[in-house]
Amino acid sequence: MKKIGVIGTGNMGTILIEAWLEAKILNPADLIITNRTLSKALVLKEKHPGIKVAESAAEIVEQADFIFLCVKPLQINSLLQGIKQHIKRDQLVISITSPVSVSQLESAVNAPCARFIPSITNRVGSGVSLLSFSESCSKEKVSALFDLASAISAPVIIENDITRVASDIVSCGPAFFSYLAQAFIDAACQTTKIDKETATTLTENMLVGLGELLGKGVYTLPTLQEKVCVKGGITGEGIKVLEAETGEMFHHLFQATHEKFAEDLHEVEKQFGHPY
Ligand SMILES: NC(=O)C1=CN([C@@H]2O[C@H](COP(=O)(O)OP(=O)(O)OC[C@H]3O[C@@H](n4cnc5c(N)ncnc54)[C@H](O)[C@@H]3O)[C@@H](O)[C@H]2O)C=CC1
Ligand SMILES: O=C(O)[C@@H]1CCC=N1
Repeated sequence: MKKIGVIGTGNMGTILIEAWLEAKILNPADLIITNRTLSKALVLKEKHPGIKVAESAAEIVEQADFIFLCVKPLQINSLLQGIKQHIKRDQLVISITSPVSVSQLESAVNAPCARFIPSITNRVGSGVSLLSFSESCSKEKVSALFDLASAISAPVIIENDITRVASDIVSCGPAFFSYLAQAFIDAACQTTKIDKETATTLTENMLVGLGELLGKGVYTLPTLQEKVCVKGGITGEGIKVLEAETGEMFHHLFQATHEKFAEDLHEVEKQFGHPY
């Protein structure tokens, strides 16, 4: 197995590491990790003793074949400036964030680059990951990154032009639908006699069942809706309310994420001096 380096063991770095270990695609000894606040990386080593903790990003670059940059968009450029002189062409640099393109990464380092946008759902080996590769990635590198992605997700290759919306769906989606589920629970408690704990248990289990029906291919979203909506029945009355009141809510949501994305792109382009 290749040596996998992870720079940044915050939320997402940790999720990826633990997902790969649970999927048994990696052993702890395959990993070398670091974080600006080293204690965050040491917590992972305590849980998985074979993991090597490096004291600097430069040490990761010295020892890893794949270098995952699991930091925020505006932290990538300064991180790369500090390590680019040590990166060699037989390595692969992978960023996990959407506002930085592979072409921008490649403009900063003299090595093949890829982007791997994960989702919190990958923690349980589920959901999608969004992959992009620079042209200089060899078939062998593409296939090795695909294997890592496939072990914890269903990888999909995407172009820059749908990056934001694809990431909204696969990466932000879990937060959006959790928000809606909580609003559903709160309304149930406010309008009926159910208590929050019961409503939460019922809702969470309903969502798990819904996911399994879709995951096992028993229904699609439209066929499932049709099956539950008995003609002249109660679900149909609820659906009428949704049809009347959802309105342009999701249009506004996608507009808002794309506006914030445009701001991030602007800042990232200034840092890299290279277009997205
Ligand atoms: N949270 C999510 O569901 C998803 C997040 N992402 C992307 O993942 C990236 C990271 O997000 P989070 O893990 O939530 O952020 P986070 O803030 O929890 O983690 C970033 C970590 O990087 C460390 N760090 C920053 N600069 C560093 C440097 N120069 N050297 C070493 N360590 C450094 C920080 O100390 C921090 O622990 C973001 O760019 C985000 O867009 C992508 C898909 C989903
Ligand atoms: O880079 C992104 O688009 C992801 C989605 C959730 C957080 N960051």
